[in-house]
Amino acid sequence: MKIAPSILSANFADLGRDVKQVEEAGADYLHIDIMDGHFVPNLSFGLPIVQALRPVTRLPFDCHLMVTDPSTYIQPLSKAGATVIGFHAEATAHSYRIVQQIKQAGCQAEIVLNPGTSLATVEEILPLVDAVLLMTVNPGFGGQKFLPSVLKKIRRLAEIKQQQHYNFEIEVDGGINDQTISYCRQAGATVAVAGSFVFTADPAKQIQLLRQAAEAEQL
Ligand SMILES: O=C(CO)[C@@H](O)[C@H](O)COP(=O)(O)O
Ligand SMILES: [Fe+2]
Repeated sequence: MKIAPSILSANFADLGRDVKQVEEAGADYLHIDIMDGHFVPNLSFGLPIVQALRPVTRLPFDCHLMVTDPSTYIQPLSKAGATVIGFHAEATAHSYRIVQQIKQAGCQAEIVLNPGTSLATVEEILPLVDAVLLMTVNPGFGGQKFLPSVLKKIRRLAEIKQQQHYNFEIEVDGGINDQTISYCRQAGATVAVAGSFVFTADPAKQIQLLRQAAEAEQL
């Protein structure tokens, strides 16, 4: 299972150091939560932070857009060095077009679903996307409690992926710790985002705990 530390819970006064730490600890992606204060009731950071972090690390950037108008962020994010661009299905009536725009910009396309949004909303674009991110908390804040009801949706998505021979990653985001990661892996998730679990203690040790928990179930 791939691990994507979310810098929302990092020390903003020492962001470069925290990013280097998770890279050295073997993280697979850097998860960057971009919020506009409208789509979610919180404001995080935007392009200048993505640009500033690009020279600091070789980690691929998984940019999670929690904004009301994701299409305007695609070109600038691609230029700033984003690898994956994730947008919420709930934010647009034009998810197909946005996936095309992300791919034309040379990035990987990720569709994100809130806990209350059905998989049926994205069925038609599943063949086109590189990742589906299932929120396991309500978006907007770090440090919330994992919602176990989303496990059923992860299982269902993993079934569809297998039946249709799709290739996308199944990513989970919110309340991931060394217990919930194994529930998610067993349900079929392939990428886990973790913010507060990684950054509120020694990041290297926390990433190791996540890996151990995810791999233990595979034996
Ligand atoms: O997208 C979000 C929150 O909206 C996340 O990526 C959080 O940053 C996850 O934080 P934890 O729940 O792991 O503390
Ligand atoms: Fe996120």
